[in-house]
Amino acid sequence: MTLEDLYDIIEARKTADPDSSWTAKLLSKGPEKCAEKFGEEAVEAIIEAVKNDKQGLTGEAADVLYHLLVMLASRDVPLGDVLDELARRQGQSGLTEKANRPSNT
Ligand SMILES: N=c1c2ncn([C@@H]3O[C@H](COP(=O)(O)OP(=O)(O)OP(=O)(O)O)[C@@H](O)[C@H]3O)c2ncn1[C@@H]1O[C@H](COP(=O)(O)O)[C@@H](O)[C@H]1O
Repeated sequence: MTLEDLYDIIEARKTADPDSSWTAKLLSKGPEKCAEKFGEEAVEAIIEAVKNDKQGLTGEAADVLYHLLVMLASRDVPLGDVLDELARRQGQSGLTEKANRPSNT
């Protein structure tokens, strides 16, 4: 499953019965709660990274990505906009690399 697929599922949960889905329940609690959960999961991932627990970090990173998407959806920020921003930065850094490269290379 791609992040785009997961984002679409999360978007669809906005109109689902909160009793039918954990995602729908979290979204029904509002953007502030979604942001709080993202923060909690990020801290848990940091702890696993500091411990160098690769398996723990893998699981927590999945939680972080899922909760990032829920937080974005809760504020109606499309994942595509975030990916576009990353692509724009990649284009920018390419230009910077070229500008910094000596002209005879
Ligand atoms: N990827 C995830 C995912 N990752 C984490 N979680 C949930 O996030 C919660 C985070 O764990 P916590 O221990 O913090 O939760 P908790 O202690 O029960 O909650 P609090 O009491 O702290 O609020 C868990 O209950 C997980 O089930 C997820 N829930 C759903 N998904 C995916 O989201 C999609 C929609 O799922 P539904 O929520 O079932 O509609 C599906 O594709 C799922 O695979």
